[in-house]
Amino acid sequence: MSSETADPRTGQNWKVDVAGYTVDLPIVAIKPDFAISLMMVIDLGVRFGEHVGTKLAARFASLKPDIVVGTATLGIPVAIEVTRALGLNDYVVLQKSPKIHLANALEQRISSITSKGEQRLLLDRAAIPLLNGKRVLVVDDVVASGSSLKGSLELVRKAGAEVVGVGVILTEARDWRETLGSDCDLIQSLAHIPQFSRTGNSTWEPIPGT
Ligand SMILES: O=P(O)(O)OC[C@H]1O[C@H](OP(=O)(O)OP(=O)(O)O)[C@H](O)[C@@H]1O
Ligand SMILES: Nc1ncnc2[nH]cnc12
Repeated sequence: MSSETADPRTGQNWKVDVAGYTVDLPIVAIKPDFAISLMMVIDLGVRFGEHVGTKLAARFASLKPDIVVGTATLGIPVAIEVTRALGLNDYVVLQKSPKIHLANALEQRISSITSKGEQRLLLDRAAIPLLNGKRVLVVDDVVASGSSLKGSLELVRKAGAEVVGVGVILTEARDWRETLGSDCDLIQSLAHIPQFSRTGNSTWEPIPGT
């Protein structure tokens, strides 16, 4: 029996203008007839990182956040760049892997569109003093189902912080609106991407309404 699995890359790309910086994202099938345009922010170079950090920071600077919180893994570079662009220093990472020092962490269950099954989102108790009573800006690379951001907001609020804003590079489709409810009002994004279905002739087209 072969150990090879089917390549999820469709060979098609989706161009998106991210606040003046165009990126060409590979369309990747995550189910037989359902695909997303995958943005691996860590593969897009430091200029893209600086660009999104500057643009997101500009959207939230007037809210005077005290600190930025980002969700592992791909939310980490976003948190670093937004922190830098806001002229802040500290930031807090919500981890997904159960590192040894996180045995007693605050925890939230999440299930993102790109991950198989449930994951745990962890906030190191040692970071609580950085958040308690503070004005917090939560960032991530993408919001799709909204599960990751919902978990992030719950953890940050459990730590006693006020969430003053939520910044993402991309909103993807619309499911996150229902998941996040009134917290949608906090969200600013730099661009939107649809999701994709396979047509009869095996090309991938945006799903209407996404
Ligand atoms: O709105 P959602 O459906 O939750 O999807 C968005 C999340 O999916 C990705 O994370 P993923 O869980 O793939 O982990 P990664 O950052 O480690 O790649 C992305 O970085 C967001 O955190
Ligand atoms: N399009 C996308 N790119 C990267 N991570 C994602 N998580 C959910 N949708 C994503």
